[in-house]
Amino acid sequence: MAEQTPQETEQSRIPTVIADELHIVYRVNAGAKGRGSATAALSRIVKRGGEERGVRKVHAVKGVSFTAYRGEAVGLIGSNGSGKSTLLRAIAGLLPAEKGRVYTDGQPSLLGVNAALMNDLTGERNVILGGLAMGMSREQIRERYQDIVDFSGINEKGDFITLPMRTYSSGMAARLRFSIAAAKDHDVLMIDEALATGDRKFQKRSEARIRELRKEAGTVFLVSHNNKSIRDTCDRVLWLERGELRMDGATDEVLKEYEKFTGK
Ligand SMILES: Nc1ncnc2c1ncn2[C@@H]1O[C@H](COP(=O)(O)OP(=O)(O)OP(=O)(O)O)[C@@H](O)[C@H]1O
Repeated sequence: MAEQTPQETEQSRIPTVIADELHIVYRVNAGAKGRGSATAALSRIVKRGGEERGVRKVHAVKGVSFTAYRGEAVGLIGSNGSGKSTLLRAIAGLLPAEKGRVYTDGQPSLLGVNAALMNDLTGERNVILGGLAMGMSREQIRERYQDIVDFSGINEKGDFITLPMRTYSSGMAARLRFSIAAAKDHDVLMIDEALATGDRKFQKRSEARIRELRKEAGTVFLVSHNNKSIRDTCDRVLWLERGELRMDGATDEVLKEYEKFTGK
């Protein structure tokens, strides 16, 4: 019998993120009449109560449903403004649902937001603070410190890790953020364009680390405009267009349709 063992079946079917008819709406103050003054703003609030006037709504995610499982790497693709980052922020619990629900197993980590590093502190201090902020113990940070620094490659051109982060280029800072976040085993790790930063060598290292994280049974979401990164890293792709889920399937199938759509 070539069936999966019960253990394998269970491993491949544990849901980590469920989005159920999810809608996300941003509200933007369009700054209508009586511009800018605090009293004008106050009177608008007092007068109108309930449904706000002068407030524009942006319906960024429209009725998206999917289930992601443990061990999957899911790519998110779509044109600019199609709702990819918004969907990730909603899964991370940073944006409230207007309608529908998101269920997650554990606390998802959104790379780049969770690791908000401090510019005036050295890279060294930021590794410690970033690790603590992600819930690692001091012991774990001590054990993994050197790996984080080596992975980031920050020290390849001198002893930068003991300098304040404000002396880093944006690529170096992004690499350090990725390295700190990737040092922890995440239940659900979400990466927004992180692979686009850093040089090709670093991109290769981060792709390998994403593959490792998948083996360690987490779920990885990757937002990218780089189809090659998606192809190399993900086995499933969600394609969003104007806030709607246009396709959900195997990477090759979805990318083929997407490339037709974008004319590549
Ligand atoms: N903070 C915000 N306030 C109001 N509207 C927003 C906000 N952030 C995003 N939007 C709007 O929500 C929609 C979806 O944006 P989002 O950033 O999720 O798209 P995206 O697919 O990640 O785009 P890109 O590929 O350009 O990064 C867009 O219409 C955008 O203008």
